[in-house]
Amino acid sequence: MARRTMSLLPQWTSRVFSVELDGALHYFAIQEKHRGGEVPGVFRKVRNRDRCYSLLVCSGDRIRRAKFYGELRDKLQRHLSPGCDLSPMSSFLPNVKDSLIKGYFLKDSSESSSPTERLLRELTQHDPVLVCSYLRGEDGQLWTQHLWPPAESQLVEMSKDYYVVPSEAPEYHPSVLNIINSDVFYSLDDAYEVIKKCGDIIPEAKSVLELLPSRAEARSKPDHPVIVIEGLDATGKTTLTESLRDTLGAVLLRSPPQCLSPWRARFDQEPPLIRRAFYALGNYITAEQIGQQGMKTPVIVDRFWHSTAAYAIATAVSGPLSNLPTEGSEVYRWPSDLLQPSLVVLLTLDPEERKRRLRNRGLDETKEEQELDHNQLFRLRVEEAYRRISGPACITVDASPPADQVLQQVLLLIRGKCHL
Ligand SMILES: Nc1ncnc2c1ncn2[C@@H]1O[C@H](COP(=O)(O)OP(=O)(O)OP(=O)(O)O)[C@@H](O)[C@H]1O
Ligand SMILES: Nc1ccn([C@H]2C[C@H](O)[C@@H](COP(=O)(O)O)O2)c(=O)n1
Repeated sequence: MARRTMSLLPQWTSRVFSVELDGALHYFAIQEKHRGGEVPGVFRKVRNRDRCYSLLVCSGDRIRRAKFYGELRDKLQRHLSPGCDLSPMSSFLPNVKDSLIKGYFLKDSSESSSPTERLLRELTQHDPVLVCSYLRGEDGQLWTQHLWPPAESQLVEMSKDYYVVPSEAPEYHPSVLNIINSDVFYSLDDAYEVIKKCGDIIPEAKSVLELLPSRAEARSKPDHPVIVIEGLDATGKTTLTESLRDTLGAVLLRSPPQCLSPWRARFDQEPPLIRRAFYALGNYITAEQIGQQGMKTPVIVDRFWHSTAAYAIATAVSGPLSNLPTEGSEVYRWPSDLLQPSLVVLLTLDPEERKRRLRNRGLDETKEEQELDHNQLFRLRVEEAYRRISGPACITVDASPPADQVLQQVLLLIRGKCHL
């Protein structure tokens, strides 16, 4: 076993590797002895002259790994020759939390191996990336995995061949293993820690931290009801929250709060770890504002923690709804240190009507909202994640009737639940 590999990829031979090809995940494992079996799906369509590599981002602290994962894709896309295909890849210990390591699978069908090898060599010398190559055996059936470049693997005693064999789909989608504290944060301290560590590379992080409430100020529950309105883009949240504010004489707040607006676009460019921590902190700032206003009047909130968690989970996990963490999973639990609203309403809308409203409104969509339009599965995952969040769970309201009817429907719910 290679020393460098062991330190970079702990439990190397117990790991499963997954490659996302044409929207489906293909799994394989490695073993020291070949015990027969089929060729893993990902290698079945590889032609004789194609060369395959895996690139796993597996050293440095988690902020550096998260940043480098995105940079690596950009670098590869910029420099690889035509004829090279890149697919998202990961390696994980089945059902072991926090064991996921992300990377890319590279199939090189270009004429010459030299440009790709030059680029890979440079990466292994300067960047926190572990490269393996895959070789086809003479009978065309067996594939082996080797640490790359070969010269280095000799130096680190990598004498064995690791045979590549198909592996079954694990019980949990690999991305689910790392959701907690990488995509969804369950305490102010955990999100704070990420943004604080970004201070060196993102100067704006310091300004964001300055806006946070002092942790010493533990607030008591607001005297008045706190009603959160959730839903995908253009489901009518702004229209409804403004009407509720006027009808109930309430205060209207938003998450992320207005004071974070100058930095939102900056953090939207960052990888999920940093971007989601930013939105998580936004909820704590809004919670502080709710605590103050809720002592005086009812409070209406346009998006809150349900949005932060639902979008994060639905983005981290690809594919059909069955890939989401199962209902009741700890991933859907409400953070114990975050103010709990009295009522959370989820507005739902038929996708065609939502698109019609988006077109009529004519405003720019965020990148994630564009994704909602193009990717029906993503939209379904976000809505399902909303529904699975508990403590408090959301109550779904059909937002397709005219605005005044939606308002009446929600007022009924509020009167029933919040005694207003
Ligand atoms: N019940 C309704 N029936 C018909 N049109 C509506 C209704 N509610 C809102 N609209 C219209 O749909 C569009 C989107 O509504 P709105 O801006 O309130 O959605 P939103 O959920 O706040 O969107 P975003 O999250 O992007 O801010 C607007 O043009 C609005 O006038
Ligand atoms: N509390 C919040 C509010 C928003 N987000 C993220 C989720 C989407 O990417 C995007 C939607 O916001 P909008 O376009 O409606 O302003 O912002 C979040 O994570 N948490």
